[in-house]
Amino acid sequence: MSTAAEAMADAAARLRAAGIASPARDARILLAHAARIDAMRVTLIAPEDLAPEIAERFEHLVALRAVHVPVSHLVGEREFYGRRFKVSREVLDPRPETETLVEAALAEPFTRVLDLGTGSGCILVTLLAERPDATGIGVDLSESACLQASANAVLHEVAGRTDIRRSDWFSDVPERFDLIVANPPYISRSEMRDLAPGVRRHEPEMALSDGGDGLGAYRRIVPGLADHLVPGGRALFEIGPTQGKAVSGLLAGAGFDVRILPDLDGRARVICARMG
Ligand SMILES: C[S@@+](CC[C@H](N)C(=O)[O-])C[C@H]1O[C@@H](n2cnc3c(N)ncnc32)[C@H](O)[C@@H]1O
Repeated sequence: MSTAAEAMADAAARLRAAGIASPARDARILLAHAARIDAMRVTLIAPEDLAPEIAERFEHLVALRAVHVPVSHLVGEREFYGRRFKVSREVLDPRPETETLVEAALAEPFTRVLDLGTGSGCILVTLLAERPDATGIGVDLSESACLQASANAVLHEVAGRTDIRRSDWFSDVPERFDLIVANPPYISRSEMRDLAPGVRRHEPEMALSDGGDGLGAYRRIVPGLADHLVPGGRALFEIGPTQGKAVSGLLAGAGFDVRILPDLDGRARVICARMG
């Protein structure tokens, strides 16, 4: 038997030894989940020994985390732009770098938005929650992702303004938009080998990589933009840190004015293209 503080310290040490990057934070979130309380309230667990059923649940969660199962899959949710999104192993975990794309999109004028490769729906749902006058369509090739995005639209009360469809990029989207956003799979086949084990083993490959040089999705999406934007409409893409030149080239070649927007660390992670 041990107290909450002892159990957390022990778990953090085991997670550190297993190569987990944020062991103390993860131990805290998992203990909160095992105790069915909010992570901010973990310190409120009474200082006496943990109840056996909480200790058992915690032990199980820590064992899974130690083999690099993502925390979000263990607790079933992940925070993105101040909201909690339901996630599963069928969709990409929303990433902090994608908040840069959301921030850039919110600086643009739009009332009708298309999110290509919507995954958990984190981008589309956030944009609609932040812009109560907007409506949007989210598409994904994965049926499971479509279900997850729909559930998150309901959770954040934007379902009435959201249309989620299964589509191969633009294949089932005849409409035009004033904003198109996409965080497509942009990791190349060779970069996949260097990914952290938790990402490589537990996140859907279709959400991460095109199986080629990482630019395949942009090559397919860019030629469809002009037919899906209104005059003056914008497209915003998340890109890999080394892809700025290549993706700008594709967009400029299709007749767009292009700006590269740096993230908080000054790295090029978002491209904004404007139709003339
Ligand atoms: C990098 S994930 C982005 C998910 C989510 N938008 C986010 O930012 O967290 C890319 C998404 O594109 C979807 N996808 C891959 N190929 C696709 C295709 N041909 N057509 C539509 N969606 C596709 C994947 O299923 C995945 O959900």
